Amino acid sequence: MISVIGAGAFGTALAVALSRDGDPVTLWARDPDDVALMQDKRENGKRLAGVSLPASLHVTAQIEEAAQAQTMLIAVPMQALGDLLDTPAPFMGRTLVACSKGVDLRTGLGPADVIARKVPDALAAVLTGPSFAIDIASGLPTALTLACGDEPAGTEIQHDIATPNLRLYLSTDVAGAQLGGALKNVMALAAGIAIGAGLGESARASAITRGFAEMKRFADIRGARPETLNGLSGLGDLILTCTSEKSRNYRAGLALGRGEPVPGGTVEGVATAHAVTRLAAEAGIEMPLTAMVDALLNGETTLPRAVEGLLARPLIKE
Ligand SMILES: NC(=O)c1ccc[n+]([C@@H]2O[C@H](COP(=O)([O-])OP(=O)(O)OC[C@H]3O[C@@H](n4cnc5c(N)ncnc54)[C@H](O)[C@@H]3O)[C@@H](O)[C@H]2O)c1
Ligand SMILES: O=P(O)(O)OC[C@H](O)CO
Repeated sequence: MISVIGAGAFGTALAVALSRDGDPVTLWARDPDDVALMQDKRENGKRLAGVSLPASLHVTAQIEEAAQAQTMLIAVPMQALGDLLDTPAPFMGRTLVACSKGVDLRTGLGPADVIARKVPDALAAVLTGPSFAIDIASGLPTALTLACGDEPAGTEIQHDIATPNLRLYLSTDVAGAQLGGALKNVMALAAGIAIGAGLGESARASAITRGFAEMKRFADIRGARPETLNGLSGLGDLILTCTSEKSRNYRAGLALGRGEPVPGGTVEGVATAHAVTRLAAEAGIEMPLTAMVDALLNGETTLPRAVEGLLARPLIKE
């Protein structure tokens, strides 16, 4: 049996997809009132309106019920993951599949690393790649990366989670998979800024491409394999998130570029830009786009100054 921890848009979408054919799935939400509403309406009206919850999907606020499952997909926002796992008992000895995308501000770790640190006896894996919650919940064809350092165990998880419309590619590069998902959110902010500020689609294409170079540079120093960044978890998600207004990170970038307030909610690239700017500086590598996004978000620069600074950088080889 599988359980999903966190009933946001993505957790709900995964739970719906995995239970659609009648398989029993438990979805855990922390708020009992939200759970009561979901049970009553058979819909998560707050986060994924218009999608019916299949009959075999059980929603609960009791973590012990979710802990009945050997495999738990954890889909809470990145900055909430560490706190969630501070009560490790329900998660011990389980297979924990991290679905969050980001870098933890406090520790600089990715989601699988946070799991490994907080619940050392669990088997950690990562599910990531190009996927909007509504697409997965609607049963549209989606291809994602399932990364697990233990290949035989990863193969088992891959087959457990895949559905006819949710195709999973296996990787053993956990570091690369979790970084691709985290860093593409920062680049989606940059791409949104380019369009929001009226800099044009050519500028956005440059931001995506040079952003990808930054992603690979950072991933390299964190021990990731380059081919992982070229796959679904890196390039695939970068393309989706930098080009679609369905993305919250891209929409936040659009607002920033237009000089409007950045919308609230789960915009993972904001904290990740901050964490990665610090980590890159410590490691002595240049990540100019990431640093620009962070500085703009913190009000440390203005858009004209940021663009001027990027264009005035020394001319280098590609
Ligand atoms: N929405 C998508 O399309 C999508 C796709 C792929 C990956 N993700 C990733 O999934 C993660 C969650 O995103 P989302 O879209 O589901 O967010 P969301 O904003 O829709 O919902 C977040 C949910 O997390 C819950 N939550 C917050 N803190 C919590 C805590 N400490 N304990 C338990 N629950 C907590 C909130 O109550 C809320 O239900 C993010 O890292 C995101 O990048 C999202
Ligand atoms: O809405 P976003 O920007 O968090 O993006 C959602 C997914 O990560 C896209 O793969």
